[in-house]
Amino acid sequence: MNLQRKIAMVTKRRTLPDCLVQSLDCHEYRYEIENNIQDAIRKAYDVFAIDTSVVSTNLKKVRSQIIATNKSSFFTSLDFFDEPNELTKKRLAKFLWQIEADHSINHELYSFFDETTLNTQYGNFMYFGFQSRMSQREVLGVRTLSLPKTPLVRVHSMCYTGDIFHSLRCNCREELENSLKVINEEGGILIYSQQSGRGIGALNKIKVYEHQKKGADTVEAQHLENFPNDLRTYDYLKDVFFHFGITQIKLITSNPTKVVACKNAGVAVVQTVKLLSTINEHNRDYLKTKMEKNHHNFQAEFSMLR
Ligand SMILES: Nc1nc2c(ncn2[C@@H]2O[C@H](COP(=O)(O)OP(=O)(O)OP(=O)(O)O)[C@@H](O)[C@H]2O)c(=O)[nH]1
Repeated sequence: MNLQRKIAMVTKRRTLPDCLVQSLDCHEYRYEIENNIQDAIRKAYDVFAIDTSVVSTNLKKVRSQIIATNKSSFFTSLDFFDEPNELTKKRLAKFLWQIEADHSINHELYSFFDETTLNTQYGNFMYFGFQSRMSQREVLGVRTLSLPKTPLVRVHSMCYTGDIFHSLRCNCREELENSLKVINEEGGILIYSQQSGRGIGALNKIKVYEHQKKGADTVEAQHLENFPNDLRTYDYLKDVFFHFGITQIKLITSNPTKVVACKNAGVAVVQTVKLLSTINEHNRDYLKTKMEKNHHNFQAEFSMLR
């Protein structure tokens, strides 16, 4: 019986959280090959980050088929869950708790899925995708065929209205197009995260746009819908940078949060590249609020208006 079914039986839960299923898949995989634990660790290395100190200390102790329970759920014996009794339930609770904790030190949150060539009007790129190991989230992007040592990087958040419907209310499409142009010229990568509407989703953006129509600014409109100002996360960056061997970047952005996010993802931001946005009557207030309330850099654009 597979481990997922065992756990479902013991806990009487039909469905398990996504992150747990992912984790259990890893455990299952390990179980099959645990005869040779060194080998198992080596093969699972892309699944779990195992601190080298753990490898050198714990592994030497663990040789048999029954793996000693240790700090990490990675070392939990699956035989623990054989009997659906009270003790098993307690062990299971601890095990699940440990799995959750171990996920926080997971080396890889997003796995590289694949890439292929994509010829676009801005140049010939490689089109790639990553999949979250914990959720259904996907991260797509394009990169130049070769990447320089310090590539230009654009971390772009999806915008249905701007990117797809050419809306004039935001600068999203202009930034997307200009980024693709410069990335093609200099070499780099555009990471496209599907966190539309600063993370509130495309549908909720309809609601906040309605509030803005009635006079609320972008931030106030978020609050009127009970959303914080910016719900985006950047947890995918680390794995994307790591996969492509990127350690230092020139970041195309006006958004200071993205600089922090990239630094926290382990790369050096050696330069931020500011691409000028065109101010028009529809996006003026939006860009002004971004500058005044969210500290985005649109000084150049607004000083040119004066
Ligand atoms: N909630 C909300 N989201 C908006 C609004 N206008 C644009 N957006 C979203 O804001 C996001 C803009 O993301 P990015 O293009 O990555 O830009 P940024 O975070 O402003 O930073 P830059 O890197 O400087 O472009 C997209 O997800 C848009 O859908 C708005 O009025 N309300």
